[in-house]
Amino acid sequence: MAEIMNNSLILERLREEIDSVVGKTRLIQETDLPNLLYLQATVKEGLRLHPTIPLVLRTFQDGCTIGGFSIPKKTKLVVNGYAIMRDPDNWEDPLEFKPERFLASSRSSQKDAIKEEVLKYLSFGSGRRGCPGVNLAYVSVETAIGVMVQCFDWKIDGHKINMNEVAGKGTLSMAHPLKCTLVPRSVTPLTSK
Ligand code: HEM
Repeated sequence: MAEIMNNSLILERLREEIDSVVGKTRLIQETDLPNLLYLQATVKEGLRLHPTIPLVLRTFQDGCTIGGFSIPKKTKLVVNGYAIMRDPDNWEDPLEFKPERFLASSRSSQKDAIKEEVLKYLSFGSGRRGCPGVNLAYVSVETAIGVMVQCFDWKIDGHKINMNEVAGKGTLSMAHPLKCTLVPRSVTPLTSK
């Protein structure tokens, strides 16, 4: 939400999409999500730039050699997903919040999309121990963000929200928790039908 509030053009584009897909008389529902591609891309971009779990851990069950290095059995490996998802070799303008990078139109092929999921998009980890809750997570976060964008304007103190982060025990959060005032966009509450 903080990235959306910092980027008024993104907020505007999200509202245009929601208004055209959902209309102005009812709330977003889970069944709308497949048609809200820009909302999906925005949530994905938020989790790229600010992954809740920035490091993914693995333990080698057997010893092996990788790139000439001998790795003993039971070695712990820490994969820095945060750094990989901000690496300029992997992403164009890596520090910019650009949801459109995840729209199919900006990818050269479906093959790129698959490669992206497996190798450089690590918000939900990867491989057989990757997050099994990924689909539920997307549905929940997209619905929550979509409804907040649909129903409220957001007032903040100052011009921009400070996006500095702080590491907790395995998770990442805002160093300065988001403070904002919600202003309902419509006097008529939207229904869920
Ligand atoms: C935005 C929400 C979420 C984020 C960012 C997230 C992220 C992650 C990450 C990065 C991992 C480590 C994956 C790896 O080591 O490769 C993980 C593991 C896991 N997540 Fe999630 N997760 C989310 C929501 C959920 C939900 C909704 C559930 C269940 C309903 C869930 C259940 C799990 C479980 C059980 C594991 C351990 C998997 C294993 O070790 O085999 N997560 N998650």
